[in-house]
Amino acid sequence: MTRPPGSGPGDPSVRADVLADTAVRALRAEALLSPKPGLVDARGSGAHDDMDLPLLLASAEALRPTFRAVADTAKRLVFGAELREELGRLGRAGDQAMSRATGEVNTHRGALWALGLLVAAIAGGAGDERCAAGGAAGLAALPDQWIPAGQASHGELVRRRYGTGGARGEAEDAFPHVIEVALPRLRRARADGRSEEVARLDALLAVMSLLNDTCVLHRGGRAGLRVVQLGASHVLAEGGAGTDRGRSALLELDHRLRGLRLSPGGSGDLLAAALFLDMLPWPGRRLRAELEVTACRR
Ligand SMILES: CC(C)(COP(=O)(O)OP(=O)(O)OC[C@H]1O[C@@H](n2cnc3c(N)ncnc32)[C@H](O)[C@@H]1O)[C@@H](O)C(=O)NCCC(=O)NCCS
Ligand SMILES: Nc1ncnc2c1ncn2[C@@H]1O[C@H](COP(=O)(O)OP(=O)(O)OP(=O)(O)O)[C@@H](O)[C@H]1O
Repeated sequence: MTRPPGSGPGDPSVRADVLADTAVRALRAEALLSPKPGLVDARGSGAHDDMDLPLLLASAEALRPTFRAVADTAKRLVFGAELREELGRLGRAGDQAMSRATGEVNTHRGALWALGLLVAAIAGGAGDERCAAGGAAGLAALPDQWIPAGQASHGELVRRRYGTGGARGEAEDAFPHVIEVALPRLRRARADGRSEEVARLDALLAVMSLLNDTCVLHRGGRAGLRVVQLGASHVLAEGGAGTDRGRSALLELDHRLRGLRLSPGGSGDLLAAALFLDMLPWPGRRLRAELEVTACRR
C-alpha cells in the first residue's frame, strides 16, 4: 500500500511548529471559553485565588517551546524506552518553564501531560484522532526510570485514597473522555446548529459529568465530586449552555463551585486536548475520499 501523504513524520501537516502552535491555540481557546463552572475564564479566577486569564495565557505561551521539542523528539526517536524517558525529561522541563512564567502556580500541569503525549504520538506518525490517543496511551504506559522521588503529588494522594486513575489513568486508557465524550458532544452540538462557544461548553460539561477529576477529589472529596458530576449532568439535562434554562443552571453551578472552591481542572485539560485534536489539519480528513485505509503506526 502506498502510504498517504501527510500521515508520517516530515509531512508539512505534522510539522513540529504546526503541532506546537495548535497545542497553544487549544490551551488559549480553553482558557478564553466562558462561562466555565469553577474554572478560570474571561470573567475571572473561578474557584482559584492564585490564577487568572492573563496568567493562563502566559503559561500557554511559555509551553510552546516544550511542545515543539516534544514533536521534534518524537520525529527523531522510535517508539520505546528512550523516547519515553526523553519525553519525561522534556515534560519536567516544561513544568519548570510553566512555573517560571507563573511564579510557581500550577496553571497547566495536567494539560501539558495530555497534550504533550498527543503531540508526541502525532509527530511520530499517528494519522487520526484514535491513533493519536492510542499512541499516547502506549507512551504513557512505558516506564520512565528518571521520575524524581519526592513529595507525592495531589493526584498521587488522591489515587491512593480513592483508587482512581487520574491523569495517568486517563492517558493509559487512550483518553476515553476526549475520544468518546468531548469530541462526539462537540460535533453533535455543532451539527444541531449550536454556536461554537455553546458546543465547547457542552463538551466540557459532558466531561465534567463523568470524569473522576483528581483536582476536585483533592479539594472536595467524594462529596465534591458528586456536586460537580451531578451539577454538570443537570445543566445538560436542562438543555445545555445554549438554552435559557441550561444557561441559568450553568451559572448556578459556577456560583456553587466557586463557593465550595471546587475547580474541575482535569475536565479543562481534557477539553483542551479535544480542541487540539479537533483543530489539527488531519491528512485523513482532507484525503478521506481518496483513501481506503488510515493505518495506526503506533
Ligand atoms: C502525570 C502528571 C500530570 C502528574 O499527575 P499527578 O496526578 O501525579 O499530579 P498532579 O495532581 O500534580 O496533576 C494532575 C493534573 O491532571 C489533571 N487531571 C486530574 N484528574 C484527571 C483525570 N481524571 N483525567 C485527566 N486529567 C486529570 C488535573 O489538571 C491535575 O492538576 C504529570 O505532571 C507527570 O507526571 N509528568 C511527568 C513528565 C512526563 O512524563 N511528561 C510526558 C509528556 S510531555
Ligand atoms: N481554565 C482552567 N482553570 C483552572 N485550571 C485549569 C484550567 N484548565 C485546565 N486546568 C488544569 O487544572 C490544574 C490546576 O488545578 P488545581 O489548582 O486545583 O491543582 P493543584 O495545583 O494540584 O491544587 P491546589 O490549587 O488545590 O493546590 C492544572 O494542572 C491545569 O492543567
